[in-house]
Amino acid sequence: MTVLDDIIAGVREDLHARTALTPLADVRRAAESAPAPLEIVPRLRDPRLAVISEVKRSSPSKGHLADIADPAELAASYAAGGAAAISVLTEQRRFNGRLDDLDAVRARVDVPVLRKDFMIDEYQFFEARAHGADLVLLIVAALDDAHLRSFLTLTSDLGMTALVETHTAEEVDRALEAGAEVIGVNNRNLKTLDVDLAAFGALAGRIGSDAVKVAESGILTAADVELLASQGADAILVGEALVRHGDPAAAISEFMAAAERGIR
Ligand SMILES: O=C(O)c1ccccc1NCC(=O)[C@H](O)[C@H](O)COP(=O)(O)O
Repeated sequence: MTVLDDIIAGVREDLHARTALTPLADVRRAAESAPAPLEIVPRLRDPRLAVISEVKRSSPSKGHLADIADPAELAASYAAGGAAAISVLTEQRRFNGRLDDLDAVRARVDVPVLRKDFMIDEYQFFEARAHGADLVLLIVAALDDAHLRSFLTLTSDLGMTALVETHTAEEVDRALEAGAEVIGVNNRNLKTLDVDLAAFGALAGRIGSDAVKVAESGILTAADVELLASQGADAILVGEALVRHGDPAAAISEFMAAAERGIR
């Protein structure tokens, strides 16, 4: 069993418990009455690098990262620093995240919010929208083609945008064939947890310029950002470096300035 398989087994159990408490029809109704989602793609297509800043307490690879008693306060500092979007991990067992965090962040910031979870069932998409998400993550390695396509359609029917995450050339091809508009390359292999920042550079050309390109994970320094921007990243997704930084707003500004050097 890979790390990803193990995480998904837990997600499935937790989902089972939530569906027993709140039926799909109720979550669907809540999604339909939620305020309209915000558009993210124009922000990601801005010539300046977009920083998607993550609220992340812990992770399977690093264990405890930060306490984050007030995720809304952290998100507000991300937005003040110029974050294009806020990613909120809602998976509980391995990341110590929760849907309450999504509610708190949504209520506090007016930038788009990503529900960062392991999406395996349509219930989670209605749930994401009901809790104010504008974006969801689709991990190609966790989905067959039929689910990838149907979840892309459901995401768009709900007015949200999907960040479609890849790690290999084959996954990039599957994402493109399914019609993904925003494609992430995760520098972290979710089966082994190894991180290699070269993953993005190796796959950026394959994605091409029709889709938005997001470099994800393992981005720690301004030099990392400069390199990824020079390789064509439109956006970066950063968790650890921001939650461990004493001044996350300053870190985001520093990353955006580094990206300018990378594309010059
Ligand atoms: O972060 C992990 O250890 C992890 C392990 C298994 C599946 C997903 C994982 N992380 C989710 C993410 O996508 C990252 O939180 C995100 O890209 C930010 O990464 P980082 O900047 O390295 O914290």
